[in-house]
Amino acid sequence: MKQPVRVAITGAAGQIGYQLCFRIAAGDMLGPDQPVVLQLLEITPALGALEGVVMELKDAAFPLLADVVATDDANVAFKDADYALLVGAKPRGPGMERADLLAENGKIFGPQGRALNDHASRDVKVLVVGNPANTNALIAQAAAPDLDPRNFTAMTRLDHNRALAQLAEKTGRHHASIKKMIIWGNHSSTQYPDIRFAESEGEGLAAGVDTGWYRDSFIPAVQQRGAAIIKARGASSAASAASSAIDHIRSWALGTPDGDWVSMAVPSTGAYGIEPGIIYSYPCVCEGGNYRIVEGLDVDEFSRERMDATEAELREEREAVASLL
Ligand SMILES: NC(=O)c1ccc[n+]([C@@H]2O[C@H](COP(=O)([O-])OP(=O)(O)OC[C@H]3O[C@@H](n4cnc5c(N)ncnc54)[C@H](O)[C@@H]3O)[C@@H](O)[C@H]2O)c1
Ligand SMILES: O=C(O)C[C@H](O)C(=O)O
Repeated sequence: MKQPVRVAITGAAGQIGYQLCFRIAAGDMLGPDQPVVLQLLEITPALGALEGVVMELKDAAFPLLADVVATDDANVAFKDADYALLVGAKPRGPGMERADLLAENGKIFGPQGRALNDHASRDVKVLVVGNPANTNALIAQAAAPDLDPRNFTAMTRLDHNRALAQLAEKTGRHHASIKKMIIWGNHSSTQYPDIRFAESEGEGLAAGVDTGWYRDSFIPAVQQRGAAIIKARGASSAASAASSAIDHIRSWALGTPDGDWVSMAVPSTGAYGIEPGIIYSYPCVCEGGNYRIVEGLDVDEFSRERMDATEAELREEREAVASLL
C-alpha cells in the first residue's frame, strides 16, 4: 500500500465540499491504491456542520481514508498538504457576474496563500475553485513567494466538460470520444470555448457544424452555463463542479491520455501573446505530475479577438486587486 497523501479542502461543509470529500475518500481523484488524509477547513460558525461531514466520512468506512482533520485554522489545514482545493468562498446569485465577488472573496485568498507558503509541502498542487477563480489564484500565489508559482492553478475544467457535452449533443458523438477541446482565458462569461481542434475517433468535428451555431449558440451556451444552472437550481453548480475539480487534479497528478489535452487555468508564460503571469486557461498536457501548455496551435482572427478579450478582463481583475498582490 502507498503512503497516504494529504488533501486539504477549504469550504468543506459547503455544497461543493460535501461532494468532494466523499469522492476523494472513495479514490476517484488519486486512484484506488492511494490512501488519503483529508484536511478540512471551514470558518468557525460552520464547524458544527463540518463535524457532521466528518461523522459521515467515518460512517462510510472508506478503505482509502487514512485520517480526517477538521479545523478553522488554515495553518493546520494546510500542514504538509500535497494537494489543496481552495473552494471556500461565497457563490454568486442570479444576475451577478463572478467578478462581482472579487471584493469579498479576494480577501480570503491572501491569508490562505500565506498559510500554504508557511505550512504546505513544497510541491503542493493548488486548485482554486472559489470565484472569481483565476484572480483568486493570482492572489494566493502572490502571498506564497516560497512556493513554485506554477503550482497555483484555477478551474476551467468544468467549462471544458460543459463544452464537450454541448458538442457531443450537436454531433451525436459520445462526449467521452471527443478530444482536444479548449477553453481559453477566464472562468467567466468572456471565456473562449474553441472547437477548432476537437476530434472524435480521429475525425475533426469543427467542419461538420455550421459557423452560425458555433458562434451564436455554442459559445454563449458554454459561457453562460453557470448562470443557467443558478437559474434552474436556485444555487450554483455543485456536483458537476466537484467532479470537474477531481478531473483537474487527477489529470495533473496522473497524466492526460496520449493524443488529448485538458483545459487548466495556469500562470501565463506569455504563450500565445498573453500577458505573462495572469492565470489564463490554456490547453495543457500533463505527465509525471507536471503540466505544460500546448504551444504552436494556429490562432485565426476570430480566435485572436476572443483570446484577447478574455485576457483584457483578467488584466482588469488584476488591476482591481492590485492592493492584494
Ligand atoms: N471554478 C468553477 O468552475 C466553479 C464552479 C462552481 C462553483 N464555484 C465557486 O465555488 C465557491 C463555493 O461554492 P459552493 O456552492 O460550495 O458554496 P457554499 O456557500 O455552499 O460553500 C462555501 C463554503 O465555504 C465556506 N467558507 C467561506 N469562507 C471560508 C474561508 N475563509 N475558509 C474556509 N471556508 C470558507 C463557507 O462556510 C461554506 O461552507 C463559490 O465561490 C462558487 O462560485 C466555482
Ligand atoms: O457560475 C457560477 O457562479 C458558479 C460556477 O462558476 C459555475 O460555472 O457553475
